[in-house]
Amino acid sequence: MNIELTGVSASFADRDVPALDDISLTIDQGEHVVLLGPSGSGKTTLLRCILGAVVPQTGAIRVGGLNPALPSELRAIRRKTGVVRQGNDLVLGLRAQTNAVLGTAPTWGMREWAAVLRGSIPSRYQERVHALAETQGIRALLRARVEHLSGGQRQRVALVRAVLAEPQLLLADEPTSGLDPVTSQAAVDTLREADGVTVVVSTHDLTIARQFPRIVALRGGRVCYDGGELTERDAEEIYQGTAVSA
Ligand SMILES: Nc1ncnc2c1ncn2[C@@H]1O[C@H](COP(=O)(O)OP(=O)(O)OP(=O)(O)O)[C@@H](O)[C@H]1O
Repeated sequence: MNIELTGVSASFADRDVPALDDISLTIDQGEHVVLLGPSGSGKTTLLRCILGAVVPQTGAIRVGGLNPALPSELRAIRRKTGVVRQGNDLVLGLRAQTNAVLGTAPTWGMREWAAVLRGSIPSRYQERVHALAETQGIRALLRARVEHLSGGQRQRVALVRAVLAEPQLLLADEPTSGLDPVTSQAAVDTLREADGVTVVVSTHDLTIARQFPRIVALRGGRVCYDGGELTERDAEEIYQGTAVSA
């Protein structure tokens, strides 16, 4: 799915400074893009606008031609979108493997629901879940309840869940926060391997950002860089004079 933002501005009620300030941005179908920028620059808000969780006061957003501000169109967007959120949103009380398959639930038949209710996972997903979990270093944890996992382990379950559902759009908000360098790289590799899928990843990490073909940097809610070859000087400009929002 392609994404088009035109003159998007979004403010929160208790803030004088807008979180997003006149953002115009086009992301093509199948493109892999990193949102880079200092803390508070608007990365999460931008992802939340694409997901319809924040509705901008001005401007227009289209995701695959659909308007996320309209509930009926938002449902269609969400059906095709995999999300890895900061702090993730796994279902406590369920095993890691159950959480991993939850994104595919709309396609389950009776037999698959029965497998899930027994604490197992539908057989058609087993091979892929195990392979993805192996790549993310959580294969041995699949039967554990998610409340017994560390933050970084949960983050990786959320990534497996997002990828398993074979979305057309993959949105990942700081998917490597809390991960060590090796597991962080595994997460990045999984996102980069999503061929044909539109991928938008937010990060603070320059090393991660540079592995993606396009970097869109935000500062103070505005796009301050959009390109593929981020130099040290570009990076300094993105991060220098970072103001703490009111
Ligand atoms: N629900 C909210 N209510 C009020 N202000 C908010 C809310 N969400 C975000 N903001 C503010 O909007 C601005 C942008 O926040 P956002 O979370 O988009 O930044 P970010 O670039 O994702 O930051 P980080 O890298 O720290 O996650 C910040 O000033 C933040 O305090």
